[in-house]
Amino acid sequence: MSRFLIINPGSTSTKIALFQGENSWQLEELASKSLPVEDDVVRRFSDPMEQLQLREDAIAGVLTSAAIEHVDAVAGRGGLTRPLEAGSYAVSDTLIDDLSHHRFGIHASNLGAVLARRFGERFGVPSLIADPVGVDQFEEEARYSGWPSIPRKSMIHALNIRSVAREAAREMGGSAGDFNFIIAHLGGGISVTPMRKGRMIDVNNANEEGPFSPQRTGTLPLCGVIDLAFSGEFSSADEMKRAMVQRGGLFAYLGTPDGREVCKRIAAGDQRAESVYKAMAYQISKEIGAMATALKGKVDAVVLTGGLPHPPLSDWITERCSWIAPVKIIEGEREMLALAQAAARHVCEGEPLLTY
Ligand SMILES: Nc1ncnc2c1ncn2[C@@H]1O[C@H](COP(=O)(O)OP(=O)(O)O)[C@@H](O)[C@H]1O
Ligand SMILES: CCCC(=O)OP(=O)(O)O
Repeated sequence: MSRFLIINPGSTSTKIALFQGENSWQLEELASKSLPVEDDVVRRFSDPMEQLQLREDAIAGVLTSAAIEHVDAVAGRGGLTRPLEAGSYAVSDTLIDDLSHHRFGIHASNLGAVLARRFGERFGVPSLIADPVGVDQFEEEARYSGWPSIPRKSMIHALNIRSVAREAAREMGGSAGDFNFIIAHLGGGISVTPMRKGRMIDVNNANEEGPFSPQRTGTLPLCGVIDLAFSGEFSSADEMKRAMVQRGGLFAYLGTPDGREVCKRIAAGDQRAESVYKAMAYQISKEIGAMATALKGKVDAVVLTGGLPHPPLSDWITERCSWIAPVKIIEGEREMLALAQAAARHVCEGEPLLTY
């Protein structure tokens, strides 16, 4: 029986879990914990890499108090890597270097590989990432933006989306390679991808384009962005970029990025909250409609996943999109299990790790 430590750093917490099993399809979750990163820590250390020691100590504390002295591999959520094929990658020096310097963008998930290596070394076992945010399966046409020096980039919730695709396909009696899906991961960030026979051939870049999300602006009217950039409101490009991904969307309109809180306000009759939430559903639906054209209308199912697809949001999206294909809801995210499966495929089934 092998054991796997899984580490998934998000912007406000580090999720950890311990899985056990003899193969990748029968894994038991022995324990899991979400270790919050306090608001004042996020404010003091706005670069997630500055939070590394605090997060490492918090994980070490849990492992010590639970007397966990041995694991067979450590898997971390892969962050904003260079464009890569999907798969499991050994944590290498080059990977650590790219992520620690946020070379392909800043996000807390960049800590995943760094923490996986640190705990892999403590236990003397391999460390890996799987299906990182930088997975790029774009068709050539999807790379054009309209300005040659600004190609479109794939930044996507690949780990959860690929796992959900396998689950949707299983429910439909096949494997992901048998179907065309549009999968919308609706969480703090939003990725809407047309998945053709298992490949994510386009996506709104979850940090820069598409619908607004709980924290992100999504696509903005271009001239307004140029005016804002030169308005003096922001002292650097990095500061403005951080605002667009951390303080946009629901947060900017309603002062909270929490979908549950918005639902409560709507239930209490808050008209403003309802209008903003409906607008988010409208933008998500338009993105799903656009991605249907990437699949030339041949869509077997639209799948909604992540923390947000609950009524009324999921009903509003279903009402607008069910003409495209049946809308399936696979709520929540499977990132921890998907990482444990990747670790088990390597340790128990001998799947080699790719080189970054
Ligand atoms: N039952 C719920 N109803 C509405 N929104 C929810 C519900 N549960 C979680 N959410 C919202 O989902 C979002 C987070 O989704 P999740 O996929 O967990 O995020 P992340 O992408 O940050 O991992 C938050 O806005 C959260 O408030
Ligand atoms: C940058 C894409 C990854 C992402 O948005 O992750 P979260 O939704 O977990 O912030």
